[in-house]
Amino acid sequence: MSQLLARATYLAFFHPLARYPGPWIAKFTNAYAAYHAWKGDIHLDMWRCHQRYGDHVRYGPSRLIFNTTEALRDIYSTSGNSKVVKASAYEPLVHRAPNTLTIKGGKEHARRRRIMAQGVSDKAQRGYEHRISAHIAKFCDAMFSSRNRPETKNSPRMWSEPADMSYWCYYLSFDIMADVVFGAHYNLLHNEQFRYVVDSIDRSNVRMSFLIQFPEFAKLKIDKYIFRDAIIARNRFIKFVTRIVRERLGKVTTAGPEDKTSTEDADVFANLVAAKDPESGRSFTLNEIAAESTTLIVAGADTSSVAFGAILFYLADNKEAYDRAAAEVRSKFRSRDDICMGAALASCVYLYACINEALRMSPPVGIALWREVVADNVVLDGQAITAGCDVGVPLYSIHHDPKYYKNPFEYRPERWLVDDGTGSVERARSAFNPFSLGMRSCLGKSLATTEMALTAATVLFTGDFRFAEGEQGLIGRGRKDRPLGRHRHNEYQLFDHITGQKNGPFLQFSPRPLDDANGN
Ligand code: HEM
Repeated sequence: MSQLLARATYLAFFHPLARYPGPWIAKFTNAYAAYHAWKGDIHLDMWRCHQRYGDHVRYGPSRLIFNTTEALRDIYSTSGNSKVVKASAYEPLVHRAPNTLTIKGGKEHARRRRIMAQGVSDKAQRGYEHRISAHIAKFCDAMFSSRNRPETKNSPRMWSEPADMSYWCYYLSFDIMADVVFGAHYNLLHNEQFRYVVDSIDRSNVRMSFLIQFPEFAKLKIDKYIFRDAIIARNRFIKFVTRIVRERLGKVTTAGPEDKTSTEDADVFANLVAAKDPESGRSFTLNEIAAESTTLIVAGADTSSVAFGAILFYLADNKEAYDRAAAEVRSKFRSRDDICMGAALASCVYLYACINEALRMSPPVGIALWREVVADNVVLDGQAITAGCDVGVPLYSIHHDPKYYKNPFEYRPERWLVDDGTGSVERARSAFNPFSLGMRSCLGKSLATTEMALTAATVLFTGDFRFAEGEQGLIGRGRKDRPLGRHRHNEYQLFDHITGQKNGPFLQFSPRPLDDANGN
């Protein structure tokens, strides 16, 4: 008891972070953060804490969150900064051995990243693009052509039955990732057999996010009694992905390691087999490739699905932005088959602004990405931080800070295009980091951007969409009677469990008249 009291006194008054304000209970235990991670509102809670306590908040006994661009730069974008590494808190994500996403840092991370980058480079991506487009076309076919019904008895326009984007966007992003990474065709968009896998990822992530926030608890190894469902879900996912990897490995051994590179069939796996670290000349072993490719599926599928959902939600909710983005896309292409990466799509600047604004409003990864300080007196945003502390900048929070975004809870794509005379566009860019920054930023950023732009353009070109009528159309929104942060009607609400989980939106689709869609 006296030991406990001594520890509490130390944490409250003598710990190096004792001078920072924050939730009272967070001084003593990470259970505070873990509770919010379990509830799925940790991104909102971090934002609420910054509202209440200021730019520097103690969010755990040894954890500090920051809400400034200076901190963003100091913590994340000092390339190769050896004094701030990925936090040990990521350990629950490690399956067998650390991979590029979970490894702490240093030379081994840099080596892996150099090789991984070749699997998702712009050059490699050109080989994947036609496959991404094929899945998007399937998505559009499923949304636009099935189950149509007339708007009213007298109206010729047909609208589909409402479809829940939280699932359909996941099926799309999973099909893309399985194909791009492994050349595998699980066809979740058309076939129910493997759809359980997206639920498995979501369920498993609830436990993971709890453990990342509560590393002491993770070490006790008693989570298996509390998160039994999540563990079953994780095992199901691992079994599924082991099967994909085994099938893909089989192709390498039967056809030779370089069977697919530089061909139309190239996938990330084949490109990684061929890739060599430009510094050491070493390649990945097949086991390393298997582990890294699996990470890509997990890192790429649920994040992208949230992004697709958010883009569609905000366009459906903002008629002016919708009309402008649709007019832009429809004026640049003559047919749906013409939509590809290139000058025409790159010139859709308003569409890209809509995508950025969706990622700002509802970032798929919304919380502080913990980094561990491994030397004493490392100065971050003017604060001298001691070794052993975890630090981070919550993405959702800084994306909604009025210092950087005027009316931060308004969806306004124009903020990325038109300066208000005070440097507003530059300010907005300086705080925008949906893919994080620096050496540990997202390796799939370019691929994800390609997916988002192609999906948004193809859907807008093919036809129109709108929220379902009645109660169903409200799913995914905030509501006035809910707690602070969950109350905004115009915000796509996410439930943060490592990445944001979502409900809805329920949308209806209607194809454009054929002449219009063919540019006649
Ligand atoms: C809109 C979609 C995406 C978003 C918002 C996103 C966001 C992020 C963020 C915030 C991180 C940093 C995580 C951390 O520090 O803990 C990250 C890392 C990573 N992402 Fe993504 N991601 C997206 C799509 C993808 C895709 C499609 C891939 C795969 C092709 C991918 C692969 C990775 C990898 C491998 C890392 C680890 C990089 C490292 O630590 O060196 N991501 N992503």
